[in-house]
Amino acid sequence: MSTKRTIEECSIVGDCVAQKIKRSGDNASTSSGASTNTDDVARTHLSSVYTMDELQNTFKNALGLGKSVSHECGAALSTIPFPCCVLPKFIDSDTFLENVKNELLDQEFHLKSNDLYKFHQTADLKECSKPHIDALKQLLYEDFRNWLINVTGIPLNQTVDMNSSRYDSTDVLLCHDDKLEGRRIAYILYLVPPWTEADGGCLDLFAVDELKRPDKVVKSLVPSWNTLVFFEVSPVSFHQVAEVLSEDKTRLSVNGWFHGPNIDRPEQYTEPALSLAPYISLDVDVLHDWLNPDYLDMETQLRVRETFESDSEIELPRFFKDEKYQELLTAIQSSELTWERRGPANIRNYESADESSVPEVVRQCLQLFRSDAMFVTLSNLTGLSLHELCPNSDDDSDGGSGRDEEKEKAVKDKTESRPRCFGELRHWQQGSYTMLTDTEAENADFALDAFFFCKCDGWKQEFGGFTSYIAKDEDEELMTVNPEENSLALVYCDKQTLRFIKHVNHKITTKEDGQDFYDIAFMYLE
Ligand SMILES: O=C(O)CCC(=O)C(=O)O
Ligand SMILES: [Fe+2]
Repeated sequence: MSTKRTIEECSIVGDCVAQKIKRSGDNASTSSGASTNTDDVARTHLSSVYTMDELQNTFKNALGLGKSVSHECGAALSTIPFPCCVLPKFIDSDTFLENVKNELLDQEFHLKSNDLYKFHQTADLKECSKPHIDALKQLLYEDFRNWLINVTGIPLNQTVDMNSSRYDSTDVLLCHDDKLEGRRIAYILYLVPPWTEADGGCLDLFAVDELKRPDKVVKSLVPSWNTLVFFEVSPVSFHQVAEVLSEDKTRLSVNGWFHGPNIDRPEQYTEPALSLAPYISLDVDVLHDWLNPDYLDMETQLRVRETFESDSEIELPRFFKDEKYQELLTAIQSSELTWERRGPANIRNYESADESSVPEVVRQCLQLFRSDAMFVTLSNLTGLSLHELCPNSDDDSDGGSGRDEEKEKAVKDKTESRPRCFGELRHWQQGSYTMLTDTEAENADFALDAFFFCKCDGWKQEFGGFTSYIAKDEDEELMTVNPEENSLALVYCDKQTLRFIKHVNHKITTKEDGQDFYDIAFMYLE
């Protein structure tokens, strides 16, 4: 799939306005406010326990044997789900670290927001020359790099990346493995206020399934002041920064990667293509039972088609008759309906209805989306050719010049690749998302996305859950589709179109009509 990329390669979507964060009580006219006392800077060391041979040997042996170990000083190596070391009281001076923090908060933080994350980050700190940050760089690039070489046996080179990251309420970094050329060890030094699990923002580690896909979070590390966490970047080092839930605490860190020689990585799992099915035949009365009659009116269809042809998208409010919509809404929330989680976490996380469990009215609605009547209606509403009865406007562009052979061939091609669709009923709640994927239209020239939304009265964009369309190889967002009650959104996607659904954050719990919403999501191919 085309989603293989790591954080650095991701396009940055949304406003990237540099944001300057001030410490509370800061006077804008003063400099960093941190002590620049060189004695203080000169005293920058690893905590003495980490310089002891005993601790280093204990960790080195445990890593070699693949065993977990913990030291009386609190340092620990755990091997489940993958080897990860936690080094509390990493730097010997809290005052020094306070000064680092203050210098960091004087840096420019840029909003980074896309399918994978939302948080603020500085540029690489190699460009930054503040005394305490400089001293920290030196400590990490030299003393600690040598420490890591000794303990892990990995021949790290001189390249070290170092940024400062800042996560506030609703910020998140979803499941990823950090893999990028040269990166061998990931590290994070936390500069957080007293923090508990209830504040969110844990570093979650995923176990993998038999196909080496991230499966479940099996360990959550609560960030803690002056604690450094590191792990080897590997095909199974899947992790995330869980959404920050605290309204007022900032999860500040210095983080990056130590580089070394590249190692051979096994081929990554690729997903099988979606299985799309041709339309089914359904009594046309069902269409009339469900649809707002306006959308079956030829005049309206023509107007909709003109807008769709010029904008490549349209929203059709009050798509179903009110009483049908109410029936559907009640049925979707029925307790007899069972939901299956759709993963893997590095690609998506939402629930999809198990169709064998859906109430009759939901079953009928899904049938309707798969029916010949709907394929015809969508053709009329969009001008696309989703049914043999509805030739594409391009198809008769030869003005009836009677090129029979070509026409015959076109009919033959059409029957060989009949219009088809794939769709499901999805449930969106806090923590749901999909990462950037292409619209799976590789073998077709286009796909038509159709999203029908339920239970989203009072939904706001700040909750997440909107669909964002991006042009391949470009950073630019083409458009977004926001959930609208009883509304059908239609979007034309060509081969260059990618889409993702923004992480739904905890603010959704404030939505007027409940903490979640649903959509019936279909994709149609010509
Ligand atoms: O901040 C953390 O705990 C992890 C950060 C991380 O995974 C990353 O920046 O790639
Ligand atoms: Fe990471």
